[in-house]
Amino acid sequence: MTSMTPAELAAQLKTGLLSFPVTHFNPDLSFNESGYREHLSWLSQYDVAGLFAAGGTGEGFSLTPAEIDTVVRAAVSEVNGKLPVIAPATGGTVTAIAQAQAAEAAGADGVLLLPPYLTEAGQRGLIEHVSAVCRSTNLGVTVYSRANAILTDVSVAELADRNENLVCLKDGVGNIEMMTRTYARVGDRLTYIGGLPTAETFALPLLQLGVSTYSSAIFNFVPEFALGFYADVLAQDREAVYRKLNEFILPYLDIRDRTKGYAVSIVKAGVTAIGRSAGPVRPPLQDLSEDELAQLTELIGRIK
Ligand SMILES: O=C([O-])C(=O)C[C@H](O)[C@@H](O)C(=O)[O-]
Repeated sequence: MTSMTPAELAAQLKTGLLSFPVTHFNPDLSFNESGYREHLSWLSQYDVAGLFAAGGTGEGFSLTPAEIDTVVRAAVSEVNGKLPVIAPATGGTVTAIAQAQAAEAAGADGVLLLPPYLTEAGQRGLIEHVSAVCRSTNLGVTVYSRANAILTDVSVAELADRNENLVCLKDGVGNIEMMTRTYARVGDRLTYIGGLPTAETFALPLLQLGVSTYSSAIFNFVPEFALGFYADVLAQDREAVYRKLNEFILPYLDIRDRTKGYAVSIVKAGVTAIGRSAGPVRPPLQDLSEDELAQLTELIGRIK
């Protein structure tokens, strides 16, 4: 049972970078709990504001509800109250509600509501979907606006009015006009989280649009670099941010963009590259080729 209210969760999440750990798999693609726990234990020496278990980078979309529950419980137990743990909810409304309730029962501190699978939906339907999930839990909810569930500023404002426990908007779209409109309309009622793939790429400009923190996938394998980059963004040190973009992030995107789904695969490859394997990704994702892994290893070596 969490001791954190939704308002406390929202305040906490904006105090630092957000960790989205990969989910470790064995060679047969089953969940490798000991590897996962060891990874969380290694990352726990670094200062972040929250941990999102089985998110996008954590391949939550490839896990069964029972596996998600196991991963969330492992994270809650390993983190042991030192950080808020946020659990995913996705799928149709009934499934997402079941996952939000399972998250609460597992002792998570919040829910990350991801887009439902496959179908597109209008704003009214999305509002009812998000509201139904919010009503089903006492936990603070972060809604992820992305893909087939992109919320307009008007919808976000209605959702914030109707649901006290909706506390964060995670943006995976990067539409400057929409972000400007949303912050102008909703202001600090919500905490805004940058959630585009390789969120570092957009962190400096999004800071001006009210986005005070972001989900860092690269934190999985270059945690010191990720934290230093975040500090440079907060300090609005343009020189340092652009130097680091040129040094690491932009060449990293060149490898990431070679194949669809690599935004996740490359993070696991990064963990392998530093000698801490998280195992393979599950299909339909595919692992980087040996050559790409070698290029990534060389790139990481440049900033170590
Ligand atoms: O659920 C997730 O893993 C994400 O939303 C996205 C990533 O962490 C993304 O922000 C990134 O790749 O840096």
